[in-house]
Amino acid sequence: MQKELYKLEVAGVTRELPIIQIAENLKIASFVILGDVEIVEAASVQLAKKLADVDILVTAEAKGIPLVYELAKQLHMKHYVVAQKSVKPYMDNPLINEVVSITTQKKQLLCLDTEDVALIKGKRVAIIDDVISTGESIKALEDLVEQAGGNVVARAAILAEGDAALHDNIIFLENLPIFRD
Ligand SMILES: O=P(O)(O)OC[C@H]1O[C@H](OP(=O)(O)OP(=O)(O)O)[C@H](O)[C@@H]1O
Ligand SMILES: Nc1ncnc2[nH]cnc12
Repeated sequence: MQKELYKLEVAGVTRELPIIQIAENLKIASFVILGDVEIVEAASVQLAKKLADVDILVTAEAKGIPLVYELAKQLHMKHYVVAQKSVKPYMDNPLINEVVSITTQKKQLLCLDTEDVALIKGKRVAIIDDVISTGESIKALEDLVEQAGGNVVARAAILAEGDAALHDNIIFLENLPIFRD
């Protein structure tokens, strides 16, 4: 059977995204930036122009990582913060929150190490992700940043999926539809 595809155009780049079933009656166009240098660079150029007066960028493992790295480079920032999804032995007294995203559909952890907390405390923080869909990942990151003493001044993603695009407090480049049957 031929795969169903969704044609995405973002930041001057075109990709054919496979449409996949993630629950009964619910399909999404799968957007995976891991390994895609061109889309990460092009989207970062556009997003960097929309982020003003920010001290530090924070994302969640895993798909946000290449984006936050490239954005930090373009904004001439020496550091960025990644909330990891498991507690590692090298973490010293981590701050922990829980999240359920549209794709994962089970509880995942978000953990900030002590050094991450120090980078966030008292700073103007932009939360960065590849996609915002239900908004749960962004919200969980925001709670964690607040626990760490940071001030969230922006929430940005390459794509807003489904109703996420209706929220006026997020920055994004393009909308991605959700498919329901
Ligand atoms: O708005 P939401 O419904 O929370 O969905 C968005 C989140 O879902 C995806 O992550 P995923 O949970 O698939 O984890 P991964 O990056 O580790 O693959 C994506 O990278 C966002 O972080
Ligand atoms: N369309 C999508 N593709 C990959 N991960 C996602 N997380 C939320 N929406 C997604």
